[in-house]
Amino acid sequence: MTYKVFIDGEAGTTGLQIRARLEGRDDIRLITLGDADRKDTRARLAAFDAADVGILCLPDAAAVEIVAQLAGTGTRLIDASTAHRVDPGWVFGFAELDNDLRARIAGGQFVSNPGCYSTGAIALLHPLVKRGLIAADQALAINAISGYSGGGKAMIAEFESGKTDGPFVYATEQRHKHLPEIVAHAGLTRQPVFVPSVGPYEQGMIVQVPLPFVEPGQGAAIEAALADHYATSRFVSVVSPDHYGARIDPRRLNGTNQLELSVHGNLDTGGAVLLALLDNLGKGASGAAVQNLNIMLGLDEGLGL
Ligand SMILES: NC(=O)C1=CN([C@@H]2O[C@H](COP(=O)(O)OP(=O)(O)OC[C@H]3O[C@@H](n4cnc5c(N)ncnc54)[C@H](OP(=O)(O)O)[C@@H]3O)[C@@H](O)[C@H]2O)C=CC1
Ligand SMILES: CC(=O)N[C@@H](CCC(=O)OP(=O)(O)O)C(=O)O
Repeated sequence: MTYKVFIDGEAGTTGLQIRARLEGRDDIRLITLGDADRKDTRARLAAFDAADVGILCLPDAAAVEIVAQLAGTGTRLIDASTAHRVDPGWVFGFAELDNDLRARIAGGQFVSNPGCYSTGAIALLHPLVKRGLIAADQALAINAISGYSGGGKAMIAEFESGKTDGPFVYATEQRHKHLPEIVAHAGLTRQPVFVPSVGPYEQGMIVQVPLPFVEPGQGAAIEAALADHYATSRFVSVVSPDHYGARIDPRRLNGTNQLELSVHGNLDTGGAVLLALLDNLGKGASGAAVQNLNIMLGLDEGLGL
């Protein structure tokens, strides 16, 4: 069986990486538009019509616009943008989060890919809030470092042209676009303080959640809860801090669909910091989209990953 897939925004950062993961597969045929047609609405609608699944790799406003045009057509969609991640009409495409999510993705018409920072933050917080180890209204802070590819073509061009040499901290005004999905899918009732940063390297990220309120000895229970939650996950693993050296390189999972979670700190004196390490273009974007596509098509979810 061959499935037809159309990637809208295929020439962008996320789109290109999805194409690279799909083009060698003999069970997938990509529907591609040439440069003259790739922003032509009629050509794009015809491509969606011919596809079994369409993948949106567009800026948020363009994703909203094409979804409106596709209303009522029955086309199955995966949206890599931020536009539908807290929309009740869309399934949140993070299969490892809860038992029922994989089945909902499999049967879903509209599946929204999680954001890159959100993937790390939600993967750490959701199981701990669910098990009562972190209160839903706990005051939390999240810090993160990302490679510049997280900012798409525009930020890649800034760094590669030398216009910016980074690093920088940003979004300090607490309106980052990932905050609503972190609150919703981690199960929080209080918005965390989120301070992301970009380093002068292309790809890879670490999301950090400091937990200064953890009592001596409680860190082990947190690690055990995460290990239990992801025990059968193929792409999410819980690793001991010894897995890393004294310096943890955000690029270590580049090119993979893996997400590594770990619990650090002096567990005798209390206080801990949770880390999530991933490729922002792997499990943080394109890898996750291919995993969702495989699940939607009823295939082995690791195909091409
Ligand atoms: N980069 C990352 O790490 C991640 C990105 N995402 C999300 O994925 C989406 C795409 O991001 P990214 O790949 O980084 O962005 P890019 O800017 O690299 O790519 C976006 C692509 O969409 C094309 N495009 C823009 N408007 C239209 C339109 N109206 N019709 C058709 N094509 C259009 C652009 O064309 P042109 O080439 O002419 O500019 C470009 O090729 C965004 O919503 C982003 O938030 C999600 C997770 C991680
Ligand atoms: C470095 C950088 O600029 N990162 C982007 C997020 C990248 C991403 O994954 O955002 P979406 O998944 O929501 O598209 C930002 O902070 O806006």
